[in-house]
Amino acid sequence: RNTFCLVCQGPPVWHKNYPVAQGNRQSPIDIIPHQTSHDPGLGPITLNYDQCTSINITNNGHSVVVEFEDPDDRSVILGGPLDNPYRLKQFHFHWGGKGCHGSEHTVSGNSYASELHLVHWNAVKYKTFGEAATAPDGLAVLGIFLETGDDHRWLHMITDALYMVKFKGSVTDFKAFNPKCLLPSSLHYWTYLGSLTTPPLHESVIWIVLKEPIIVSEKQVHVFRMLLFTGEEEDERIRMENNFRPPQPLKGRKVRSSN
Ligand SMILES: Cc1c(Cl)c([N+](=O)[O-])nn1CC(=O)Nc1ccc(S(N)(=O)=O)cc1
Ligand SMILES: [Zn+2]
Repeated sequence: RNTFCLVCQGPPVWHKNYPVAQGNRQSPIDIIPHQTSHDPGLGPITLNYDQCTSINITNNGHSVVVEFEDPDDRSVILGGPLDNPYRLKQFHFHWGGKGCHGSEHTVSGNSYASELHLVHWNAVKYKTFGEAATAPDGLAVLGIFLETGDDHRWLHMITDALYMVKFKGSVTDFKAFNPKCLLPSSLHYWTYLGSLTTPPLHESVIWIVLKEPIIVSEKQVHVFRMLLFTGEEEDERIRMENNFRPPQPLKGRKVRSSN
């Protein structure tokens, strides 16, 4: 691993530069369904993505990220545990190595092949994503599990683009992609207060994790593993895999269930 890059040295090292790594609302967590509290006051979530404007897809050396224009409330998540609409900023994935699982959240100790994160920020209360990213109610991340089975008919649009961003630091246009096509049929969810799962690990995320996974093929997940942690100019070529943080202590937090 690139010894200079702290993130690349993995979770056990992070607390040295980011003491919040051992904080009271760290993510991900293991979700134990029968220990979650069903809260009838928790309404459904709504995803208004129809006017969303994707810009590009990037290999940032830790994951592959699709960025969105966020000048107004053209694509937001609202309802559920959220007091305001939160604007879609980007989405990215976490995955494992061959055969090993790669989701960040686990359910009763079980992990999925991969996990998709749709990152939103509270533009009602905060002026910029950066400001929101350090506020306790600044971000809302929608987590969707990817389970292996049949081919996902729309994920091809993402995996086909991955060949263009193999190396760390590469970016390519990725317009007019609506992530609504990556949602499962049910929007039932678990929600809890947590953090970013990579440095700076800010404790600013209201997590909304969908109960129903989407089904993608092993072949499609394998395309993600063709990406590299390393840049084109580096001698070493290190496959991008296992870019997930393991579950963190719950520290007394309550996980609520939509129903
Ligand atoms: C911290 C920050 C700021 Cl501030 C900005 N910015 O543009 O102002 N960008 N980033 C980077 C970022 O977003 N990281 C991030 C890390 C983990 C996750 S995860 N897995 O979903 O918890 C979501 C995002
Ligand atoms: Zn993530």
